[in-house]
Amino acid sequence: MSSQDKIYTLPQLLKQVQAWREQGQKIVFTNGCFDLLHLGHVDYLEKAKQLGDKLVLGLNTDASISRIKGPSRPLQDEMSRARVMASLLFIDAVVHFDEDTPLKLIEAVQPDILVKGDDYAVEQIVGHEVVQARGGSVMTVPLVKGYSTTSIVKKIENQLNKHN
Ligand SMILES: Nc1ncnc2c1ncn2[C@@H]1O[C@H](COP(=O)(O)OP(=O)(O)OP(=O)(O)O)[C@@H](O)[C@H]1O
Ligand SMILES: O=P(O)(O)O[C@@H]1O[C@H]([C@H](O)CO)[C@@H](O)[C@H](O)[C@@H]1O
Repeated sequence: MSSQDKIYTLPQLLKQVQAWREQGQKIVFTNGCFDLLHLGHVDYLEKAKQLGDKLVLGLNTDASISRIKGPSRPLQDEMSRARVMASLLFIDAVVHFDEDTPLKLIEAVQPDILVKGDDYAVEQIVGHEVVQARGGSVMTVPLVKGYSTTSIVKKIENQLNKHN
């Protein structure tokens, strides 16, 4: 399956999730901006996949990121970010969401497991009540210290300032 084939519209994703469910697969869901992919992302996503059978990634659109992280973000557009994330072996599906939060998406997908990095407490994770209400699990994965998109941007800015 090509990386492009793993990028779904919501109706396509819901059909795919239903098919996976009929095969008895456990659906893990996580979401994020994933502007610049780094080791922390890879580590937590790989661990998230191990919590179930299929990993579905909700990806913020560009407009969503600009609202929640400011007008200077994202650095990479939503189609680029989707292809990069879909190219990861342990990602089974990528779907965009345009709202400020993935609540509606999580209500539609009804995942068995909802995961975020532990920069979020479980009760802070949007959608935790939805997943818990149907008997699902909401979990966090420890951060890999020292990695964030923001810190990468800062490093680049510092390097450029040093040499200008
Ligand atoms: N260092 C890290 N280790 C493990 N997981 C991480 C790390 N940084 C971010 N994550 C997780 O990756 C997901 C996407 O986060 P996000 O795209 O905001 O990354 P970020 O690097 O923190 O970006 P930014 O610096 O713009 O906030 C979130 O679930 C977050 O918990
Ligand atoms: O990449 P981020 O900033 O970790 O992703 C955000 O996560 C928020 C989180 O799910 C809140 O519990 C979400 O509301 C926001 O839309 C981003 O996806």
